Amino acid sequence: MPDSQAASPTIILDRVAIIRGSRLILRNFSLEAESGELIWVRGANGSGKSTLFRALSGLLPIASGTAETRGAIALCDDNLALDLDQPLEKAIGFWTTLDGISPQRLSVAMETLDLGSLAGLPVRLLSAGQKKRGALARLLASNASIWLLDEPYNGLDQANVARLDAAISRHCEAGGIALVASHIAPTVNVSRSIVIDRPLVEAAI
Ligand SMILES: Nc1ncnc2c1ncn2[C@@H]1O[C@H](COP(=O)(O)OP(=O)(O)OP(=O)(O)O)[C@@H](O)[C@H]1O
Repeated sequence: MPDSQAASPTIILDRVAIIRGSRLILRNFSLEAESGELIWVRGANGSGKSTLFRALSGLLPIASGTAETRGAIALCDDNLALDLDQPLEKAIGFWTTLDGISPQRLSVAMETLDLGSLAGLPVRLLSAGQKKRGALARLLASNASIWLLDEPYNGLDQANVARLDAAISRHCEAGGIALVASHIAPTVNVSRSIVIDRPLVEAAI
């Protein structure tokens, strides 16, 4: 986690509202997270977990309230964002090179998720769980001190759930923040959980 602000990453959301299209998805949502915290983000289908993560990543605007974050943010969600025709390591390397991350750091991230033997295989030939591990390796290799993991366990076998959990724990022990949105209880020890409720009124704006 060589993020220059890694010493004290922070998330402070104060009465935030997020609108998608013409729909109010989150309203009056507040959250504070500090260095070392691993937070399980819960909520029914459609409650707004992915929306929250996309807004924190800067992919969606905050309509009202205030959002303050310190530290680089990495998001891993359903969007694979890897070139299907490239060998896995090169496909992830496209992003890590852009971020100035060393090939060695990428190799370590891949080994962490047992991807070494798949490094030369085109992404399109990988299984669903292998692709997911590729996407997670990209996050592990990043400089980010704040990890946003949207359903990270989808498609992972037990051994890889354990590898991912160990990586998340190490990240938080080193002072990072991890938010894990999952319908199943994470097997890793979480600091606390938060529940996202649907807004009382989901009216057209
Ligand atoms: N582009 C969009 N325009 C309007 N509404 C949208 C758009 N994208 C998503 N939504 C709505 O936003 C709401 C929240 O979706 P989101 O994906 O954040 O939920 P979630 O909590 O992650 O759900 P799940 O548990 O099913 O993954 C849903 O009601 C969805 O229909």
